[in-house]
Amino acid sequence: MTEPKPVLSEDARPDNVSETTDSFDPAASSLAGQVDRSVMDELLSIRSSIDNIDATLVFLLAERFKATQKVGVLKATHKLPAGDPGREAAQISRLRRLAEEAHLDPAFAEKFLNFIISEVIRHHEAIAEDHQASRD
Ligand SMILES: O=C(O)C(=O)C[C@]1(C(=O)O)C=C[C@@H](O)C=C1
Repeated sequence: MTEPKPVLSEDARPDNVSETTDSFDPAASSLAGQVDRSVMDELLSIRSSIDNIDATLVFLLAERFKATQKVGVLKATHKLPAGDPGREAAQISRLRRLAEEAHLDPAFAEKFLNFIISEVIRHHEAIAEDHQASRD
């Protein structure tokens, strides 16, 4: 199979979009050859939205972690605890309400936020350890 056409030419590609974008095959599927062309075309069309959403999620998460990294440094500098259960309770109840309004399962929204926050707390703890080690 020939390589798919690059999404962006080398010159037009922004610095933050890696070359691996070019090696992504949006038509990759274990269903190839087993499904009617028209069904496959419809599937690929829907998948193109999924691919855009997934890329956006990655960029959004990267921005969120950039922000929480700054919180981690601030907390380490002032010897504050990594976790803030009061803040988390407020975030969870807000996200559950937003999820309901958006017809997303609130339990999933809560699990997803908890998953992200537990990773953030791990990062905060690592930053605090590094910070303490640099003072010893
Ligand atoms: O806002 C903070 O204090 C954070 O450390 C960020 C964050 C979050 O990821 O939203 C993470 C841990 C805390 O328990 C609460 C919130």
